[in-house]
Amino acid sequence: GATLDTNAYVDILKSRFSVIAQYVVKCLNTYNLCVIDGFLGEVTGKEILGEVNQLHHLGIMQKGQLVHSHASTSASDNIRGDVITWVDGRENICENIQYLVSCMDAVVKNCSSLLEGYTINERTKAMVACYPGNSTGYVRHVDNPNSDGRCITCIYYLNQNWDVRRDGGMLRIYPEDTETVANIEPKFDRLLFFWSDRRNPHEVLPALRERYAITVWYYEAEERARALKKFKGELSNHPKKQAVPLFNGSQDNS
Ligand SMILES: Cn1c(O)c(C(=O)NCC(=O)O)c(=O)c2ccccc21
Ligand SMILES: [Mn+2]
Repeated sequence: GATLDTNAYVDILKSRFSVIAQYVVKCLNTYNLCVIDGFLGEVTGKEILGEVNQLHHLGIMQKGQLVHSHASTSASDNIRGDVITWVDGRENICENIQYLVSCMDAVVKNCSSLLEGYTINERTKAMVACYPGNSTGYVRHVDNPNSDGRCITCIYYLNQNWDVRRDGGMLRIYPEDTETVANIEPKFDRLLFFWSDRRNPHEVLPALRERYAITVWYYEAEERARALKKFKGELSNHPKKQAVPLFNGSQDNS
């Protein structure tokens, strides 16, 4: 068939991201969350998984957080949970992670123009997380309980053939205004959006197999500005709290 020239290809991508954004905004406004399956396709998803595996096995991930060990306090008994590392995508082994983040940015940029009263032009770096599969999870929490500026949580899952009955690791969201619970399987090439504030308390159930995800938090400009004034310098130093501008559309994201 006819080979697409790059511009035509970029135009198709752009229109796809704007169609996805319309769906994301409708879901966020109705359910406080949105799931997009098959976001990048098998080939790109596998490339990203390869880079994340490399980060993990090159030991670039920080030590897993300590989860409460049982009665004994001896170091050997402490169980380590999720291991994380922060990437801004410009590291040399992260070009596919960078591509993923630029696609997330493209969708969120479109969402921002559709969300009345929200201006989203900054985000955190990407947090790459791995649960080791030793039945540790993540306690119930709200990502942004005190208006630190983060308004949308965006998570991309990388787990092929994940079966929650065997592997656990379900993300359980307790939407504030409904008693129905949302059970999200951390499926390969799945993209999840949800409001970062108190509307979405959530937990990761114990994972029995290595469970990878890449998370980006998007800042709302006004809330972020207020938070920076209120919390003074405290917010700006921690990598999670540093804000970076979204990739701009014209930048070569090939
Ligand atoms: C490793 N990990 C997390 O997995 C989630 C989280 O909510 N994950 C949801 C999920 O993976 O489905 C977090 O919110 C989180 C916050 C700070 C540091 C690490 C963190
Ligand atoms: Mn969370």
